[in-house]
Order: sequence, then structure tokens, then C-alpha cells
Amino acid sequence: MTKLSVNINKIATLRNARGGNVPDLLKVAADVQRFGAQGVTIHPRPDERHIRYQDARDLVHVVHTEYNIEGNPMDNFVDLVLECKPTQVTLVPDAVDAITSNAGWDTVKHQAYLKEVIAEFKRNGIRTSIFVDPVLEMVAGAKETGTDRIELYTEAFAHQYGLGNFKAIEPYTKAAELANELGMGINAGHDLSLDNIAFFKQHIPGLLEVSIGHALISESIYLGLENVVCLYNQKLR
Ligand SMILES: CC(=O)[C@@H](O)[C@H](O)COP(=O)(O)O
Ligand SMILES: NCC(=O)COP(=O)(O)O
Repeated sequence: MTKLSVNINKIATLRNARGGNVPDLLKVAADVQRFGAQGVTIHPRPDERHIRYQDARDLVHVVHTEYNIEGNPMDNFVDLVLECKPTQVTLVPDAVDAITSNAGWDTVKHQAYLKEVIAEFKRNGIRTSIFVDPVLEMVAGAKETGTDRIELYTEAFAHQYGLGNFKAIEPYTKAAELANELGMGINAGHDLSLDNIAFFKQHIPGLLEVSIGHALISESIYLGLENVVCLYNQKLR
């Protein structure tokens, strides 16, 4: 079975738009677990435009499933993760001002650096995953870093699948086969959705976890709107 970790960044984006505590991030984290999610993912960014560092600390007391913190391992991020001790840290090579994640690690060029930070997290009992493109050389390089898992960066697949190009799954299947052979666990994420997730899972042997945020929160709005509009109309009769 593949675990679903719900990325709640977008709930924080909405909350921050008004400066109060609506929607309540901690309540949403509790609710998604109550509804069956097997994990909660956050990706605090240096500008704290959605998840704040304090949110990461507060969530420690609410996430009783798998807690996954993603980010670029700059000094304050490393300190935050060591303080929160989540189930898993996912390292992502984001530029400080990136709108969203847009590339996996070059695991050859940054191998020594990744080895060092991964060792530090593992010493502290935190499972590690690193964000990679579905490129065999990068998967092989990931193995050398000592990481427990890789997270396949699925934006290219999701985009091509939406255009009807189902062959876009092929590099992902090959990357997964190599990761399995090398004994690394496989996670995946970015732009996965209700439209593409079943096809993706079917073609990825040993897929342990997907983290989904942007589409899942958007779909929750689409699928919930009718109910909420009806509830308002009832009150306005
Ligand atoms: C690593 C990854 O693909 C996701 O964490 C994604 O970057 C979500 O971050 P944003 O919500 O800031 O777009
Ligand atoms: N690791 C990917 C993630 O957490 C969510 O990405 P997205 O679904 O918001 O694109």
C-alpha cells in the first residue's frame, strides 16, 4: 500500500491572507489524519509565506501519523528539523525565492554535501528522503549519499499526462526499478492529483508514499463547494 501524506502548505497560504487563524492549520492537520491520511507534509520556505517555522513546532503535537518536513537544508532549516524530530525529512534543492520546487538534486555534484547533512539527520533518528528527477544517474548518485529514500519529482509526468502523453511515465518506472534494486525506498510528489494518481501508482513498483498538496486542496474546494453553498442558502431562506 502507498501512504498518502497531505501537504498542508496551501492551508497556511489561505490563513496568512487574512492575518488571523482561519483556516486553522492544526485543525486541518488533525482532520486529514482523522479522515484517513497516513501522513502530513509541510514545506516551510525561508520567507515563511505559507508554513511558518512556529507551525512546524506546533504540528509536532498534532501529527500522530508520519510527519514529513521538506526543504532546502540551510542552517535554520536543519536546526528546525532537529528540534521537531519528524518521521522524515525530505531535502529539496530550492532557490531561496523559488515560487515552488522546480528541480531535483544533482546527486553527483552535491554528493559530499548531501552525505554530510543526511548523516546528521540519521544520527538523530530522522528518516531521510531526497528529491530527484527520474534520471538513472541521479538515482544511483542518491544511493551514494546514504539516503533512506528518494522522492521522485513528478511535475513533468503530471504535465505530460494531462496532455495525454502516457509514455511520460517510462523514466519514472525505470528510476523506481533502479531505486528498488539499490535498496532505497520510493516516495513521489508534485502536481499529483485525482486525475493522474492511479495511473502513476500502477506504474511505479514499490511506491511507499506520495505527498500531495496543491491539487488535493483545490479538489477539496471543488468537491466541497456545492455542500457549502447549500448550507448558506438554508440559512438565508
Ligand atoms: C517538494 C515539492 O514538490 C513540494 O513540496 C512543493 O514544492 C510544494 O511547495 P509549495 O507549496 O511551496 O509549492
Ligand atoms: N512533495 C510534494 C508535495 O508535498 C506536494 O506537492 P504539490 O502536490 O503541492 O505539487
